[in-house]
Amino acid sequence: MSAIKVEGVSKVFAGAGGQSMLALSDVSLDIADGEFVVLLGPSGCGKTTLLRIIGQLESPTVGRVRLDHGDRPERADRPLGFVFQEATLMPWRTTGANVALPLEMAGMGRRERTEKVREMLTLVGLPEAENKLPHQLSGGMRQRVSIARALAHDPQVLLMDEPFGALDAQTRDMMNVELQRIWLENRKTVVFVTHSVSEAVFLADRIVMLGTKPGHIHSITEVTLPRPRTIDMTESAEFRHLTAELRRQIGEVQDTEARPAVSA
Ligand SMILES: Nc1ncnc2c1ncn2[C@@H]1O[C@H](COP(=O)(O)OP(=O)(O)OP(=O)(O)O)[C@@H](O)[C@H]1O
Repeated sequence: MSAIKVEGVSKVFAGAGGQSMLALSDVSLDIADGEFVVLLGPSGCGKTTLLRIIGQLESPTVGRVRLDHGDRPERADRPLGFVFQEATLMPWRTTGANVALPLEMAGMGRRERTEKVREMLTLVGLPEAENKLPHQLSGGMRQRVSIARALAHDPQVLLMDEPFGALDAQTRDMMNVELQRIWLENRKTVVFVTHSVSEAVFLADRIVMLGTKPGHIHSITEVTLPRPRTIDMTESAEFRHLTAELRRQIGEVQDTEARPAVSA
């Protein structure tokens, strides 16, 4: 069953001086329920724009996105969870109170909320952090809290825009392992934007490579490495082969001549 259907999406932005700019051209993509899809590609190819359109933070100029709730119509009320590069936690609220915020806004009662917050903090490996303030946590811990907050209301789809882009390499590796574990435990549909080829191969079921000028789908690569994947596996021949091929493709799309703009 597909959870997300992107159908013929194009996006035109109004640029400086009244000129319009075609950021995405005719993008169609089916994402299966429970699938982990990574959007990869050079800077400016439209990864964030596509993610924001899937997340209904931006509307397409042409085309549409459909979220399919399948046999769980209750999901229509809470379809999406977001994690961005910055954790965007409220500095004056404790970790627990940050995770509880969307639940409070949804009108969940105090006892149920407390239980849910503990469950989520345990899921992300931070059961001890409930009463800490964000500034008392490391960058990686803050991102775990923002993942807990995004998952607290049990969204159907988790949208992640370079969530580990601001972390050091070692913490990032650890967070990739953690995210995989969390995903294997609750099997949300995930759409994840990154610049990092190795992060993409480590996490993805499928990697959607976007090309530039204008943004379009260049290729889709299935990653069949067994799960759970480990950091050791990044040294394997298959992992290296895949990352080399994807890096070659990024070079290819960067070199592509500008195609004529399509009128939308
Ligand atoms: N709100 C906006 N108004 C005008 N142009 C925009 C807007 N948002 C994005 N763009 C342009 O659309 C194109 C795609 O941007 P987008 O941020 O989606 O790319 P990206 O692949 O995520 O880039 P990066 O990897 O550098 O974050 C870029 O040329 C960008 O300048």
